[in-house]
Amino acid sequence: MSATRYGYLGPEGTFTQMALLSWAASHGGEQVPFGSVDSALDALRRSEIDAAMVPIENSVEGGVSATLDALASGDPLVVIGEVNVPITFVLAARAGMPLEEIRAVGTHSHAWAQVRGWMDARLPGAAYVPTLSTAAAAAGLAGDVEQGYDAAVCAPVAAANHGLTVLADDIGDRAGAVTRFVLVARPGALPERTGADKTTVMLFQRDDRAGGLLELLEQFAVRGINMTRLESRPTKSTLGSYCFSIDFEGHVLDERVGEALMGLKRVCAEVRFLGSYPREDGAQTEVAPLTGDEDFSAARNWLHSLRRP
Ligand SMILES: O=C(O)C(=O)Cc1ccccc1
Repeated sequence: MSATRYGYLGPEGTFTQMALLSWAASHGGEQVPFGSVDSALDALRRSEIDAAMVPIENSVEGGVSATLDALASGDPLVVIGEVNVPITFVLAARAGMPLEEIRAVGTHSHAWAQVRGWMDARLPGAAYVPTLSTAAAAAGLAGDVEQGYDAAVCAPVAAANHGLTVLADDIGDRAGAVTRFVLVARPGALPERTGADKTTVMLFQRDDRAGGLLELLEQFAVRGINMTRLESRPTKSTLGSYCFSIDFEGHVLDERVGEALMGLKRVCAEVRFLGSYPREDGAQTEVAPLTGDEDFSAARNWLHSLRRP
């Protein structure tokens, strides 16, 4: 059998590759870099790769819109695993470039958002040049083509890969920043239920009315399901029209999760199931009293007995 082909937001030296390396340490496989989240997910949809590692949320900057939006439309994809990576940024430049001469800095938008305080204090007025990833910014500095920036914010490994000089270490504004990455695949066999699982969905409301969001959230609340992420994203059809990207504890094979999904299916215009997968931290889902599989089965058996006395 050929090795699993994993795509990732590249080039080599991105934080996404670190997430993939940590996954591959226990799962093996071949790594294929892509220039953007969209191109990796498109290649996955075309079956050119078997899975793709992409960033989804960050403890400082929040959700990664490119990923949330790419999962919200197009042929269905599902999350099959997650990896959390602690993030440390360096400021890197070509040898000989003094800090005080830096006028423009290239990096990924999520990296820039996490070093803004440092930049305001140490390089006030430096322009921000967006790049598709932190490692792409580092690679750009090392190449022959003028990039329009003289320093990159990237991982230490990306600076080292390209022979850049590190002008400042650990420049993130918040110590302990973590980014969560997800491994995405085409729908297939569900990852096993472990008791320490998460499920991701994208919900599209039927109509805009008072209590509409509450109606969605109730589906979780009454079944004792704890949400771990909730974000609204524009549906892109009209101004003011939103869909909701939600992660919650539990697996689609859990009875309470199945019941909640049925409730959502009933009240939403569309429920996009984006996968059930083991949580990286292994934290067991706390099952609230009267929301275990046995409680739902007992209630269902009771109903059956009423219908078929
Ligand atoms: O650009 C990268 O290295 C990425 O993997 C995306 C990213 C950027 C900033 C923080 C976390 C992930």
